[in-house]
Amino acid sequence: MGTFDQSKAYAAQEEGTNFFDDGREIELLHFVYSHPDLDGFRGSPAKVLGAIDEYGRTKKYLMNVGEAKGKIVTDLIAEVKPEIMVELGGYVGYSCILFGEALRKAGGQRYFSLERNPEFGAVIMALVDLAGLSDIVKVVVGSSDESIARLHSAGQLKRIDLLFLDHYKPAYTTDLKLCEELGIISVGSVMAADNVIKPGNPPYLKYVRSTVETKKAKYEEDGADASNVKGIREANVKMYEKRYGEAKFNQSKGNPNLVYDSKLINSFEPTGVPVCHVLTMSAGVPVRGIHFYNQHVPKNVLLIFFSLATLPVSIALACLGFLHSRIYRGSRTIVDGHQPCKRILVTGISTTSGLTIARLLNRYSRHRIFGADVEIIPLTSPGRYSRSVAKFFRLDAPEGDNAEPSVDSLLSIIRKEKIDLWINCSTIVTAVEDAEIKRLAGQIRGPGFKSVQFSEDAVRRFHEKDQFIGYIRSLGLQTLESHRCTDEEEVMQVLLVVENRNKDRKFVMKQVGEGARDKALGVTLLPFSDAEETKRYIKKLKISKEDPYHLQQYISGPEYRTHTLIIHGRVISFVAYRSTSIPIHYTALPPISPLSKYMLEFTETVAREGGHGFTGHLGIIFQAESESEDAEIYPVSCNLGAHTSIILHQQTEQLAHAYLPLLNDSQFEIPSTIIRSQTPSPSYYWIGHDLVTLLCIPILSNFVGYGNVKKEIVEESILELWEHLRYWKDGTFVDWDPLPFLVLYHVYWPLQFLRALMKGRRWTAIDVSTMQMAEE
Ligand SMILES: C[S@@+](CC[C@H](N)C(=O)[O-])C[C@H]1O[C@@H](n2cnc3c(N)ncnc32)[C@H](O)[C@@H]1O
Repeated sequence: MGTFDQSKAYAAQEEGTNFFDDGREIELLHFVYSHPDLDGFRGSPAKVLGAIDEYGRTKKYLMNVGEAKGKIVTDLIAEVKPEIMVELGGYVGYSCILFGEALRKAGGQRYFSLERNPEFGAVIMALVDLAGLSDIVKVVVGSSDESIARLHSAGQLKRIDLLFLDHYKPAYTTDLKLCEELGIISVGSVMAADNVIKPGNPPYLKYVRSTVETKKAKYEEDGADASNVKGIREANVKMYEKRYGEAKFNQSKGNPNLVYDSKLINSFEPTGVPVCHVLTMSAGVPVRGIHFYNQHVPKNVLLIFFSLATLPVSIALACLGFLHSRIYRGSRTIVDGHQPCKRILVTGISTTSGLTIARLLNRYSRHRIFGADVEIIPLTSPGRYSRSVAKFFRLDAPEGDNAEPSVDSLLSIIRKEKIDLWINCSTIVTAVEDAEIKRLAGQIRGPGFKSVQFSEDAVRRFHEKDQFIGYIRSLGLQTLESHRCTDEEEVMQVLLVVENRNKDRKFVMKQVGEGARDKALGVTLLPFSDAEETKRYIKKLKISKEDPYHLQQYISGPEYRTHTLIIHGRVISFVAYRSTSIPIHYTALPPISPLSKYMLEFTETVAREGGHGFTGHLGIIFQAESESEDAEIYPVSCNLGAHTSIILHQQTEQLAHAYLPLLNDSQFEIPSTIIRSQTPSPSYYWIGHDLVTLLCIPILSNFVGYGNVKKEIVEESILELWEHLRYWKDGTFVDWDPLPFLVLYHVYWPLQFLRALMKGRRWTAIDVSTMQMAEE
């Protein structure tokens, strides 16, 4: 527990309930705002906390968590790295400023401070603002249970990663149960509760230490439950009666299936009174910590079973679709009837982008489409069964980092099959190697060979994030402030020499290249208010010439992405969409939206500046300053190559025309208008993904009871799924070409799951649109 530095002790706490709500909170505000050092407090959480402590020491007692107990929670924040943290009971903002700052350092997003007394709420807001934390802290005035329910129903509070309970003792249990019932405290949530032994909160301790069986028995009981006050000192139960009258409690029943690991930590009150306990807890499930259906064996077995169980429906759908297409769709519409038949190779034919392009070309042109892909289990690649593919080729898989086998097999196909146009939709090798293939294939096939692939010099300009930003800036286009740093000094120059930059500007750092640490750094916003702390943080990264970092100005608005086909420096087709938390849901922005217009103009400039040889698929990722329709947006990175989002062009017949100018420069004019997605364009989803995530998982969770996935949440998920089924389009299913869909869900993935089981390969996520399986 350590010792307490008596020079830091607050004034003693007055008797009874005379130690708060007597005007001292407003007095504190005057004290801080008339302090001779006020200017130095601005933007400094540590200094504002120092001023509050000074008042508590030299003027009157304040019921703050204080430095000693505060350290327990700030350590917990650094360990847990919560995105969303909530405190119950804000008082004058001491814990809010201390923990809000710690949350920011840990890369968190939002700190909600729930305070019942509006006068105290106003004090918190004024001090949080002074400390420069208003961007991350939200003060919510009102009774905690009402505020929790309101924030939840407004969609602002979907889960709590870390909850700090420090308000009204009897409400600890009832509010925790409410959070459990709403599902915002769930497996993985962590809690810290103050004063559970002294002055004491027996009902709360009892509840979080009860077994599932005891809680379930209580759960079944009907009638009002008053156990949340039993054993709490009367003075504490009546603490707020003077102002609010007799307390009323919400009667939420909680989630009896959650269990808590708990630990009591001894500490000191800010007055120096010892043995005040903070109870830290993490919520878990009774069995092994993760849902059984998320464990390796059950997960794969259930998915194989699900695939088998849905096979008859898929077959029926495929047959009906096919019949429908035969009756209503008619034959192919050839748009280039005069052109000689050419041989087009689409690599990555089983991905959504490969299939989409092959289908469009097959339907609307007279050329022969060849498909190629790496196929780990023979005969399982969905693309090989597409009606749009005249012949399928199996590419050799790369051997670890060595892409040579894939490159060689691809070049040999291009040579043997006399390919005229190569459209690359694969993710087999990197953009740099793809550019090399373009060059080598050109040498093998001669000048008649064309490809939708950027050349090596273009890839070099765009491949790395910092090179891309540097290039964009060299074109005179607007970018966010960013720097490539190869040592600590450079970072410090940017972060700490304020004259060089806007004082309030924050930065995020990323390792250059595909480093594993990219993820770990998350969105830690720099600099911290304490320069020494910033230096320590930067030192730990060990930045060097060999291991450089990219420092980029942080803005908090939404992310937008584009997908463009560029031929000879001209934008041929363009679509923009907003990034979603689920990467395989796509909805196009209307072409008339100001954001879409801006992104198109921007891309046109980049394409034009690329020159005549600039040909390929390009996606630019933009970050907006705010949610507004006409917010400023900035490019932050790009990806080279066809992307799943090309699905937004699935019904854009003209896209088939778009590739054709490449085949014969002299005969075919590049279209004068840019091809946009159909308006209104349907949104896209992948049924296999949505059936599992929006139907199976919520139902299983509800059935098993772990994680408190409540009925309403299950209903919400099912409604979302229903909306997708009715109004959205599946990214793989096409009525005239249903086999890839059948093979994808009933051959490819079940065999991948079987292989994962047999080889013991644990995976964490799959992407049905790109056929990728992320292994642990
Ligand atoms: C011990 S103080 C909080 C101290 C604060 N966490 C800190 O360390 O700086 C308790 C606060 O909880 C507030 N409070 C009491 N009951 C509440 C309720 N039901 N909802 C929200 N706030 C409540 C009180 O007004 C008081 O400001």
